Amino acid sequence: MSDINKAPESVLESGPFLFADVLDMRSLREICVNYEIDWLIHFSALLSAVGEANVPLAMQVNIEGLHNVLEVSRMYKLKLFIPSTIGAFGPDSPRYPTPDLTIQRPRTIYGVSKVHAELMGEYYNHKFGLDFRCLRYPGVISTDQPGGGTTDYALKMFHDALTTKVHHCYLRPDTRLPMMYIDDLLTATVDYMQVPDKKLSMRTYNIGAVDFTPEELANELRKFVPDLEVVYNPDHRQAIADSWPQKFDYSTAVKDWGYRPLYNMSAMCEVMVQSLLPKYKIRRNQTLEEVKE
Ligand SMILES: NC(=O)C1=CN([C@@H]2O[C@H](COP(=O)(O)OP(=O)(O)OC[C@H]3O[C@@H](n4cnc5c(N)ncnc54)[C@H](O)[C@@H]3O)[C@@H](O)[C@H]2O)C=CC1
Ligand SMILES: CC(=O)[C@H](N)C(=O)O
Repeated sequence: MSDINKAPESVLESGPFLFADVLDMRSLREICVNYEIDWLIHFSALLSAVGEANVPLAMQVNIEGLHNVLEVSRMYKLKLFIPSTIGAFGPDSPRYPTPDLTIQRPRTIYGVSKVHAELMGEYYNHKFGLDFRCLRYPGVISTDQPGGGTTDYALKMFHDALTTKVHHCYLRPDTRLPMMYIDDLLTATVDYMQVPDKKLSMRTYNIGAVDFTPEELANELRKFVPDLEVVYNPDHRQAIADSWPQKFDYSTAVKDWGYRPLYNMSAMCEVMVQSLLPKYKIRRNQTLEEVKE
């Protein structure tokens, strides 16, 4: 694994960790040679909200970085995975549900750069035979710190529910977005990378699991924290969310390579609360039963 930032202890314990800047082509080449890399999972990106706040940097990391990654993958014959996103669609796309192949005219630099990544990867596949694979992820639900996206509110609501019991939401209560739990996403990504080429009718697939609004998430969380309060104060991120899919059609992934998410809304909330609780229980000396009270 690599990044330009220091890794948490858990990552350092799980295997080798290197500094790598996707803007530095020479160092990417060096790593591919020295570490005999054969798969490249390219996660580096500026997400939708931070991308809008710094468009030049988003263009560098998301577009120039992508070009470097494509080139090293071609040079060293790597298998390349790049995630795309619900943000690769825009207000002209059908939103309920959004199919794999449809109009894509996103209005954020993040979305534009992801459509560019989808198309460039597919071009390298046709032109050079690069084994490029891409999944369009919905908003990811995990206990990790959010990276500056429009779907971040959902992660914060979990933390707020277990601490202050008040969540200030920057989206309207009825803003529906597709989401999925991190374990489903990681399983799908590893499974997809191992599917034989001949089974793939496309290189870029939608995947998903659930879709919900802030109000629906709050109601689900009230099963654990009945007095959770949500204060709605929509900001600039509302316009981004309003241009994105509300529900993903991922039937082609199911048909082609057997994609099957396991976490529905209640399973996702249960596992998130159980995972976060130890962190806050220590601080507040509470049990889950006490939090539920
Ligand atoms: N989190 C989500 O809800 C979704 C994420 N994705 C995609 O998944 C990928 C990972 O997303 P997250 O982990 O949530 O984002 P994040 O913002 O947490 O992580 C992005 C990472 O890129 C690194 N980075 C920034 N500039 C870099 C550079 N010049 N060289 C190397 N690394 C650099 C950052 O240090 C950061 O660790 C992204 O490509 C994103 O588009 C897609 C859909 C949903
Ligand atoms: C859905 C995404 O790609 C990301 N979480 C964002 O909100 O920007």
